[in-house]
Amino acid sequence: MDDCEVVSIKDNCQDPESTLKQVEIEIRKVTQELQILDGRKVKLVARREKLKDAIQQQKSAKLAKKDWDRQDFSWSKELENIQKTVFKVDKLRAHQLPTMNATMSGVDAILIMPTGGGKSLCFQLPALVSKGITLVVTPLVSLMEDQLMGLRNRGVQAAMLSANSTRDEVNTVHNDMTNANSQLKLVYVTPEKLAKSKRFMSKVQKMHQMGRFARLAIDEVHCCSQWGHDFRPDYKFLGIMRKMFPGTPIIGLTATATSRVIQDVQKILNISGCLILKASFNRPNLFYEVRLKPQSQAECVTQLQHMLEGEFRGKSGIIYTMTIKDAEELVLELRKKGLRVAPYHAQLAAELRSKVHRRWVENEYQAVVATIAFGMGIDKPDVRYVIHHCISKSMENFYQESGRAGRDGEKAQCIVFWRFADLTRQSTMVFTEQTGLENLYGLVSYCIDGVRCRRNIIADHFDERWESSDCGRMCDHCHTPQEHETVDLTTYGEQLLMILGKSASMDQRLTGQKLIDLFMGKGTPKLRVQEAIAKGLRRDRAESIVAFFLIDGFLREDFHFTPYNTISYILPGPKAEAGLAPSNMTIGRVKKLPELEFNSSNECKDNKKTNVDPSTKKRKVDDMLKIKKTDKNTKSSMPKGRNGHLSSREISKVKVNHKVTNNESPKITKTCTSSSKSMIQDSKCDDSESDNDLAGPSKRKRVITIEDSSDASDI
Ligand SMILES: Nc1ncnc2c1ncn2[C@@H]1O[C@H](COP(=O)(O)OP(=O)(O)OP(=O)(O)O)[C@@H](O)[C@H]1O
Repeated sequence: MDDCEVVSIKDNCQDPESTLKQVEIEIRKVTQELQILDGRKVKLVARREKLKDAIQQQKSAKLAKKDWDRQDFSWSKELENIQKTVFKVDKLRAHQLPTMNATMSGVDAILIMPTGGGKSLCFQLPALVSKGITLVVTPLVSLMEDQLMGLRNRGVQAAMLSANSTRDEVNTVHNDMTNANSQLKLVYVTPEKLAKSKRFMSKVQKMHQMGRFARLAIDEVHCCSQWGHDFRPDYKFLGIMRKMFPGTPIIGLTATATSRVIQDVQKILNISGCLILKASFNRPNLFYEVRLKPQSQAECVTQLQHMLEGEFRGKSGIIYTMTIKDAEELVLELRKKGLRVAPYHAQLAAELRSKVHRRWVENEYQAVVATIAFGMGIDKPDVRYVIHHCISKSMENFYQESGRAGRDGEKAQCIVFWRFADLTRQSTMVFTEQTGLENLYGLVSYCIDGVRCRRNIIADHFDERWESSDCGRMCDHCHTPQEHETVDLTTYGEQLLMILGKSASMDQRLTGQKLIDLFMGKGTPKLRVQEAIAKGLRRDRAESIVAFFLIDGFLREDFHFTPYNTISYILPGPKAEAGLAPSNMTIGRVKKLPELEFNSSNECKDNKKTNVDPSTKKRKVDDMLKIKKTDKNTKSSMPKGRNGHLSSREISKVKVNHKVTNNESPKITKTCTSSSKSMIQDSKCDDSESDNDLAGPSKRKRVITIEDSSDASDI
């Protein structure tokens, strides 16, 4: 389109209306063309980004091909000497030497290694070989303290700076940083300190000018990325370090391995194309297992009691809960049963936390009942079990939390208690995070999967390929192989849509629990739909099906704020809205939990008789398999399309019905502003605080009911 065409529409003074119409037609044409161009631009920009990423990945791949395992670098002898004399480590583990050689060569690198793999040594050892100071950014003060204690015990000069450092401490560290004769080797700082203290940054600059800035090590480097599970805004500041301190190598360390996070981290730190070293995430000594969580709290406590007195008797473990309140209540209940457990969460006073930690390390407590505050820096080698009383918020979280088991390489169990109610408890906490629901659903699909090797599911998540043999029968599914069965869920999908349609027509919203109640023929009678009762379906199966539908997009969660909390309601998902049938679900035919055979120790055998939970007993196949098989002749009183199921039009009737009523009640969907986000977090504090040590100081304090009773002597 050029100017001539625009001016070619001559103003017709006699008939301005017809000219106006012509002009409007032209505007529409121009708008359409602009839209087409915009679309092309968007595609080109995306392509440009992909190509840039590919170029950077090629650079990384080229770097990775170098022989970093060599032992003939100028520093190799000294490195080995310090490794053996100072750190008393005989043999380096896979990826440790390449990482050290790369950073000693001045190459930027990211090391991805599972929890407990030995990442810290990869910057601590080079720090002692290099001239000058290694600056270490660590997100938690407790982590710094642990590392500092370890280093000082080995006679290494290291210091830390945090918001709690005294003026004298700060001055001493600052002086050492710029004193050519100082023996200080490592300085630990929080990202906040780096981002907020101009004085400190000016010292770092001076240190750099003096040639004393040996390297920047960034622990938990995934905290840079919003795609990661622990995003910390202050980590973004680290993006300027590469430009400000050219020639100083950066080394990032993390146990989070998704390629999206790693690529994002490289971009944020301006080290795209750096060397990426990734150790395998397979922890062969961990036995992965999912158990059905009992419905009532009392039953759940009894089950835990059986486990702690039975299969885990005399063994050390961790029980992760979702909230502080859960941890406190569970400790009270378990103590009533005579178990030696203690709570650990971010709202306990620091001294009390250390006390609990110490007593657990010394095996005075058999288990710590903890929120995720009990995490980074926990280095007890003989943790034999990690039980998730509630599902974690992502696969990454689960992997890291469960990874605290078996650090000594001996067998340990990682058990998740799964129940649908916990899905919506978690989803209302995470839905405002950028990928919160996606991450949560990833873990839910691990829990509800009826047949796949659990290790395989974890491997998929971390972009790794593990053969079934890599599992070595070390998960519940591989331990007790099951017959696979593919189940057509179309009828169940139709039934759930009918229930949702009816409640919507009565202006009622349904939570997941209410929907499942109605699906089971229970709940408010006026909302029941006789034809939509899933006869013969076990409740836990129904829960799995509804969870599966959420992951599959056949249903979706819709979040509403009240002054006190956030509620998740269930609605038809995009798939149902589009009139599509749900995917098929694969289930296992025999579910036999492996605890009795796995534990070969005498303790467990002794407890076999008394401690077998009814839900773990082998059931008859018929009893187990209540989900209907695909049956073309299945009769239903529901309106059916030619294929025996609801036609798209019929599904959309339900859908339309639903939509109309929905419009009447304004809903708040997943997208929310930062102010609404803070509102949710505040409102949540009242009844179910999520605990996160990384969450910063804005959290409200509340009365800790069992603060005093964490003394082991009172049980
Ligand atoms: N090559 C090695 N041989 C023996 N022990 C090692 C070796 N490397 C590290 N370790 C030990 O392994 C334990 C875990 O190391 P480290 O704390 O560095 O792991 P990490 O990967 O940083 O774990 P996290 O992700 O939990 O912080 C430590 O006790 C450490 O001393």
